[in-house]
Amino acid sequence: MAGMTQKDLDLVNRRMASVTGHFTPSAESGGISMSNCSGRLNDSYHRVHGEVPGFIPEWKQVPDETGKPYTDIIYEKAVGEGIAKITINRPERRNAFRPHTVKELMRAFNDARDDTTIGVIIFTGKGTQAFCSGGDQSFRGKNGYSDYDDFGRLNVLDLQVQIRRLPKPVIAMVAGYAVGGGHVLHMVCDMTIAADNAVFGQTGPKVGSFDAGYGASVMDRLIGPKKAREMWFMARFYTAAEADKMGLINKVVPLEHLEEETIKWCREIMRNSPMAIRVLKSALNAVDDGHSGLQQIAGDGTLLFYGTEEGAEGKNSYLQHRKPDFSKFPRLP
Ligand SMILES: CC(C)(COP(=O)(O)OP(=O)(O)OC[C@H]1O[C@@H](n2cnc3c(N)ncnc32)[C@H](O)[C@@H]1OP(=O)(O)O)[C@@H](O)C(=O)NCCC(=O)NCCSC(=O)c1cc(O)c2ccccc2c1O
Repeated sequence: MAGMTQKDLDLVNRRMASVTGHFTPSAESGGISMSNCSGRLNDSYHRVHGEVPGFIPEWKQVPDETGKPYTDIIYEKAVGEGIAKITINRPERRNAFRPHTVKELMRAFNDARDDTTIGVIIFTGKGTQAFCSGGDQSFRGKNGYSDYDDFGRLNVLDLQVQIRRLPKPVIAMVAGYAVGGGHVLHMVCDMTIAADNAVFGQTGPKVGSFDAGYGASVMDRLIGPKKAREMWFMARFYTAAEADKMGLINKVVPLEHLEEETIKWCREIMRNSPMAIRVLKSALNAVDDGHSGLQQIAGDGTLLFYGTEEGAEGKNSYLQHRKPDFSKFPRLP
């Protein structure tokens, strides 16, 4: 457009973006790329909030409750930051999980939930070849997977529920294969950052298994009914770029930048209000999780109410053996 300066063009682009609700896709065309717009926009919002650094934090390994190292996972916390990282550590099996792996994962997730300094959790697999290849088939019996017990179990289903209900964001950091039950695990995480070598897919119909719980319903929500049927009925594998296009993941980055990018996302979340994030997570899951989803968000309501004067009046009156006086509290519209 003749006579327009770059500043004018940027302004036009921003206006267009806010009118259409979209950011123009390519940086080459002078537009604003959605993926890095916070680095390029010069409005007051971005001047106040700025960018987050991407340096890799110092990780400190956390032992289990008895002080012993975990065997199937690595549990770490970033020194001085509210980020935890939980890694499946069976790379020789493409990070397939056995019941013991799942038990350790649940204990680490539980610790990260209870640690009030932790605000976000990274879930990943050791090495670059796999995030997780699902249940370890060599432990599969007639009624589930068993390692130390003489009966089988499908305890990864409990882990899925735990991740959904955990009131802090869980980010799947995926390099290599996320297939079978490993694919379901990344889907139940709140967000997924993938390396460009990541491969996604369900294998169940080829290996005599299926996850008809979250494995089906969450996928349907993420990529829609047609693609979900394709993914399950055909049991094909998809590249990171294809997964990104389907809406199965949040971002693809070169493998060598995977952790750096994931950390940036964590830091960006950590700058925001923990209560807002907490309620939003339960709200985003509430409809799909039915009564249990409602219970989670309703619990957030109770938790907040306990902090009010009105809530305290109820408790204090009980402890003081008097009638509560709620008359001073407004009946808000
Ligand atoms: C993931 C692969 C595509 C990778 O292929 P690649 O060629 O790169 O590597 P290898 O195949 O040579 O694997 C190296 C090494 O690892 C072993 N291994 C890999 N995955 C598994 C596994 N899932 N179980 C056991 N062992 C595994 C492999 O055997 C090699 O060992 P060697 O000793 O031979 O060197 C490819 O590995 C692959 O296709 N893997 C299997 C993927 C799969 O089908 N997973 C199981 C799906 S079913 C499931 O996960 C599941 C679990 C649950 O708990 C459920 C609970 C409730 C409902 C449903 C569930 C469910 O479906």
